[in-house]
Amino acid sequence: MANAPFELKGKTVFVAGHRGMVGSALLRRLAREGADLLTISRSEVDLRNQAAVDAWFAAKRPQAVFLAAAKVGGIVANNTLRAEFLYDNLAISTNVIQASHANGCEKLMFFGSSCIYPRLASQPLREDSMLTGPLEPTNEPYAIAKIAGIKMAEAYRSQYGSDFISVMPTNLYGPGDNYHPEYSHVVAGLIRRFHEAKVSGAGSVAMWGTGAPHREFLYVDDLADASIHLMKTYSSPELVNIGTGEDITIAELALMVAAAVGFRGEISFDTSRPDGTPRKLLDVSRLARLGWRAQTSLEEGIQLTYRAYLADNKWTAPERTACPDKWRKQADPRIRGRVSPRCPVPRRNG
Ligand SMILES: NC(=O)C1=CN([C@@H]2O[C@H](COP(=O)(O)OP(=O)(O)OC[C@H]3O[C@@H](n4cnc5c(N)ncnc54)[C@H](OP(=O)(O)O)[C@@H]3O)[C@@H](O)[C@H]2O)C=CC1
Ligand SMILES: C[C@H]1O[C@H](OP(=O)(O)OP(=O)(O)OC[C@H]2O[C@@H](n3cnc4c(=O)[nH]c(N)nc43)[C@H](O)[C@@H]2O)[C@@H](O)[C@@H](O)C1=O
Repeated sequence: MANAPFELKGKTVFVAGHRGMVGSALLRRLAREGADLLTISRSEVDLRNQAAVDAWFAAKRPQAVFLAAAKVGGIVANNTLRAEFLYDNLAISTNVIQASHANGCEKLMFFGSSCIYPRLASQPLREDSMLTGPLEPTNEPYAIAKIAGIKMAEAYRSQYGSDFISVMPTNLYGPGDNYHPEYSHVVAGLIRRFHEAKVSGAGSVAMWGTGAPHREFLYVDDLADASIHLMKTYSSPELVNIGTGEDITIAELALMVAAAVGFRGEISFDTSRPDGTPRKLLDVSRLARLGWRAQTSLEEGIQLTYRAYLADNKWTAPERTACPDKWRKQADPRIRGRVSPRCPVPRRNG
């Protein structure tokens, strides 16, 4: 596995998806690197639009690209918006990887996900277990699109010698997460429900599934740090898992989140909701050999995330939580990109 130092200092670096949880953490971390940072909003360039992406790349010619733009969500979003998860993610990866190649990009990092590994692959999940068995059905469209992105990066490397690398983050959480009531990931979903129950005085909160699945969680600023480390030091077609190497059950996670939020009521389980894959723990030995390990404990990360949630007016404004569910879904800026004109409850900000 070759190591090739790649200097970010003085380079034009494009962070695709800079308004997202990962993209904004990358921007925070890249601020220390002395790079010339490039970003674009979706309203300027929709990354699914090949002509728009080609024109933007031809004009800006970034020297390095972090491809962190994607259609992302938790288990219910993945299982419901199956067409969007497949189409958007295939289109974004195809357009950005091809335009990077065509416009002389020196290095690109593609963000995959731990869900690309087979549902019942042996644990911890090694990088070479990709494509050795059936995928978890609830996220198959997303995983197929991510595998296509990985294979594109690999093919451009082998055919054209492009220095395109792929990393597989485990389940992430942290500032800038999506707190949508249905479409968020578990940490954000539980923070929101426990917080709203604490504020309203509700006696119990229902979690989804049985609470038995195991998951590994990485704080997003650690992910950003690992990504910059690998961008600067790693150059090889093999995937690199990024995680902590430790997992817990969802029931244990719920107790930790409830404690951080200060919710003291009952926790119940809504088993009509899916559990998803039974266990998803990454083998992080390759990452460790490459000289990186996670720094933020789960307890600390959850506290930092809850603090960021409280500070983020977008999710905690009273008008927002008063908005009935059926409108709230439509009004969600992360799903629709704008406030539905039909929502009867005004919001303070967008
Ligand atoms: N969150 C997690 O637990 C995990 C995430 N990952 C991967 O990390 C990467 C980042 O995820 P995360 O930050 O959590 O996701 P977010 O949903 O927080 O951010 C995604 C970003 O992509 C942008 N985007 C989506 N579609 C388009 C489009 N058509 N055109 C332009 N921009 C678009 C969004 O723009 P806008 O702000 O306008 O919506 C947003 O900035 C993804 O590749 C994801 O697959 C991997 C493993 C776990
Ligand atoms: C990052 C990853 O994210 C998704 O996979 P997932 O690991 O299943 O992620 P999740 O965070 O949604 O759920 C984790 C577990 O938690 C349980 N759970 C309990 N209560 C809530 C809850 O309130 N919300 C959510 N979302 N889950 C809950 C839930 O039933 C499940 O057992 C994929 O889309 C996949 O594509 C992907 O890449």
